Amino acid sequence: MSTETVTISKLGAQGDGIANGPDGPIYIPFGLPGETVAIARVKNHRTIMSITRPSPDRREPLCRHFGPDGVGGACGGCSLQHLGDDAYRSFKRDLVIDALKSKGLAPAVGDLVVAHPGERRRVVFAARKTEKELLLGFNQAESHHIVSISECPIASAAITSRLDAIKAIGKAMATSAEPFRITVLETLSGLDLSVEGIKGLSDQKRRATIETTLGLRGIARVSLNGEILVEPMKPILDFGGVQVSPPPGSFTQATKPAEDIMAELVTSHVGKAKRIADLFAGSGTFSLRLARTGRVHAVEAEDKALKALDHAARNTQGLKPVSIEKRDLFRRPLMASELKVFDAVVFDPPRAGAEFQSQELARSGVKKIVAVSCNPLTLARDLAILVAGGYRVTSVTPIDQFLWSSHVEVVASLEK
Ligand SMILES: C[S@@+](CC[C@H](N)C(=O)[O-])C[C@H]1O[C@@H](n2cnc3c(N)ncnc32)[C@H](O)[C@@H]1O
Repeated sequence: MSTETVTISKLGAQGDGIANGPDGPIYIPFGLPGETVAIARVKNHRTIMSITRPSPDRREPLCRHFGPDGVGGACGGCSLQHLGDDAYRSFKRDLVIDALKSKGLAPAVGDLVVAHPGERRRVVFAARKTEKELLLGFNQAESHHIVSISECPIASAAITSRLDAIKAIGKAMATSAEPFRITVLETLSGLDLSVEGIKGLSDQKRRATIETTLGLRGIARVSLNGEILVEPMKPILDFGGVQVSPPPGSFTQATKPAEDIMAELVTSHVGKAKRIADLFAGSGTFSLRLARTGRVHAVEAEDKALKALDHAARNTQGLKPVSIEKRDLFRRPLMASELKVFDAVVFDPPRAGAEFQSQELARSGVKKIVAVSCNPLTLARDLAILVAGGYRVTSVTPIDQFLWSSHVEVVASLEK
């Protein structure tokens, strides 16, 4: 182990402090710009030993598990709890501005729509069985070590108040000391637990899981690798007044407030469009809201998500017709000739973005586009393609959905 004293010059895109070293940038987790810190170096990892000059933007973290000296280790769930609100908001907004600038774009970027503690309704926990108990929490950054948590200020009360129940189910299922994942989604009918990473459940373990779940309150469903093991209540989500039962482990926006704001931005830009394509539609977060005013064609690769969307559309009064199409939009984007029938297109791809789809949209005559993204870098690339094709970016709104992480959502509206 070696030690040195450095001054941090800026925050990196992952939320680490960065100091300029003789051999290039030094990344210092939990360090803030302007701070002078003594750091210890073990292999490639730096740990702050003491802060000689703290930043005025530094504040006390809310959670006992946060930071290099967090209880149980440095929980990797959050990276920015130590940063004051104003600096935190600028950091997230700047991630979007800088990504756009890197592609030669400089549209006006709105203020960050802020997130609050207790809003997260979907949390992916790391879990592992030990001789005594089930560890349930988050991996330490860049490590397999699980920091077992007793509190989590970002997660909803429905989740944090049932940590013991989630542990009991994980313990009933665990077959070995191998780590696995439990995605917990708060739904209107209870928690939906999707477990991944456990291979092959014996009949005895299956029975134990079912019995344990049925003996607990507030658990709607438990599934393993997409297969439903027990479902005391059908999990239900509300997409703007339309009730949907999502398939196990399917994509859901991580907070309800962020989902509502994204949906509001999407529907208001689409306006009175009569024919709308919703690409990367999931279980219908946007499609089912858009169908209140226009005919919607929902395109998505996941069969089960599309079926949930279709079922909800067919069983809700007052919606315009919704058609569905299972399609891999990375390999087979909707071609410019297919896009002719639409007045508006919404696309909300995974982190990789929608490069080929953007190329086809750029060649199309679609009047209004809304791009929703969880990755400013791929969004900037896709917007640059659209702008080169004659589109004008009319608004860009950064939205915080992953509080105290370095992730930011963006909704961008375009017109031709
Ligand atoms: C960020 S999610 C958005 C889902 C939905 N718009 C929502 O807000 O709930 C991205 C969606 O793209 C889907 N997807 C991933 N790869 C795809 C592909 N190659 N073609 C079509 N859909 C894909 C995923 O299944 C997921 O539902």
